[in-house]
Amino acid sequence: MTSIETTSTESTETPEIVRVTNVSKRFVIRKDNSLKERLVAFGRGRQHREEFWALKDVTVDIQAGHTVALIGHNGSGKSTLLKVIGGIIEPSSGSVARRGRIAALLELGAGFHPDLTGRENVYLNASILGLSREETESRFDEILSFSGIGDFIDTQVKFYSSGMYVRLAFAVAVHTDPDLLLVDEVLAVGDEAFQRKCLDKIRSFQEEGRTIILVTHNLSQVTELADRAILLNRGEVVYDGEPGGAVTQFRNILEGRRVKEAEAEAAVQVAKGVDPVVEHGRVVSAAAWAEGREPGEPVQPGDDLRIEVTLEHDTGITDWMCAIQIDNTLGQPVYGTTTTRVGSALTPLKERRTVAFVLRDARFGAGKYFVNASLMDSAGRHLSDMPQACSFDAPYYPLAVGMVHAVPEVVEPSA
Ligand SMILES: Nc1ncnc2c1ncn2[C@@H]1O[C@H](COP(=O)(O)OP(=O)(O)OP(=O)(O)O)[C@@H](O)[C@H]1O
Repeated sequence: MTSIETTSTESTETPEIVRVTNVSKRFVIRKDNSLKERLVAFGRGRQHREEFWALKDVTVDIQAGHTVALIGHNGSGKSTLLKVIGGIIEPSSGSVARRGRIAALLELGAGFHPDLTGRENVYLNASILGLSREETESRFDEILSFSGIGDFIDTQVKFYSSGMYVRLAFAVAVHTDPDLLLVDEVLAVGDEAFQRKCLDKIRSFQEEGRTIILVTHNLSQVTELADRAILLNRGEVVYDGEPGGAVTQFRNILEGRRVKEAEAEAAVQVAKGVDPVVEHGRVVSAAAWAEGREPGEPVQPGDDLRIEVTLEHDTGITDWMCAIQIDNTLGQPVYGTTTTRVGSALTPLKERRTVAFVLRDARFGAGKYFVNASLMDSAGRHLSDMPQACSFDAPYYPLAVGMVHAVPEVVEPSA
């Protein structure tokens, strides 16, 4: 059983709107075997079914007025938990209690009938969410204008693009006066302008004291929007509390998985008889840490970041350089340099040795960063690259977001 880290973010007086107690959810998966296996099994009543626990003993209480993000890698159980909270699926064991009016935006198109027009679906959907015909009528213009789908409102929704679907579904959901809004990743299919509009609406919901639970893979959204984050890993809650901490822990889990996957890929290459090292030279390893701190400790703004790259060359090379590039979690390069740029005079590389870069006064924005290391010849040809050779974390900073750390202030404009 994985240990659960819990940090309390809410005042004890706020009433609970959702109480999930010891919930587990089992799915039965039918395994598609080969035709031969299926024929052999046929008639003997043997079924190729496997049990799968999408949620394992999940206990979560959510207080009214909070915005909670559910995060975790693909298949960790986020959508299942959201559906259990919304009452769309029943847990296999445990209980769920909820209060107030719920509006849920779960799967794309759920709640819409494909053969009905947008207009008809608005009335149908709103009535499912608890609005009378008169209430829907009085809000219809607002719903239509929020959705921005214009004349398409009288087209059957089966002809809608996925973005149009989400626009209308979100517009209906937020105009039904919900106490609890459940939002799955669907918002990501809307264009940027609509996503901004949705985020603004979510913010006004927050100001009105409504409760929001959202599933997202956008980790900057987690720290920007939510006041609590729940991290799921293989159906279990492994962190429940402050969003910055949840994101850091999640990135560590992702990094662990990446390393395992890279090792498995390398093993396949070796089994195939492919020698991954084509050249005589190679990057052996790299490490990054803040000087004066322990390796693995977050790199604080203003620290001197030390990056050591170990390289080797079997036959010896006279003109060579070592390059480092730092990427964010989206793979965007944020920093790069080489020993040549720095003007470092290097003696020939023969056998193994370590090059140490120190980035003085480093100021990275909150998040995880990966260091790619390369061994290059004097012509700039890459002899060996080690992508994501090591990583480091910059700590959560409540006053700002982004890849750069700077202390913000709001001052009086100069006259
Ligand atoms: N109806 C179902 N029948 C069988 N298995 C299911 C069903 N719904 C979900 N699962 C399985 O349960 C696990 C958790 O799925 P879930 O959709 O909750 O994950 P998730 O964290 O939301 O993933 P993603 O980030 O990919 O959306 C997955 O392995 C999925 O295959």
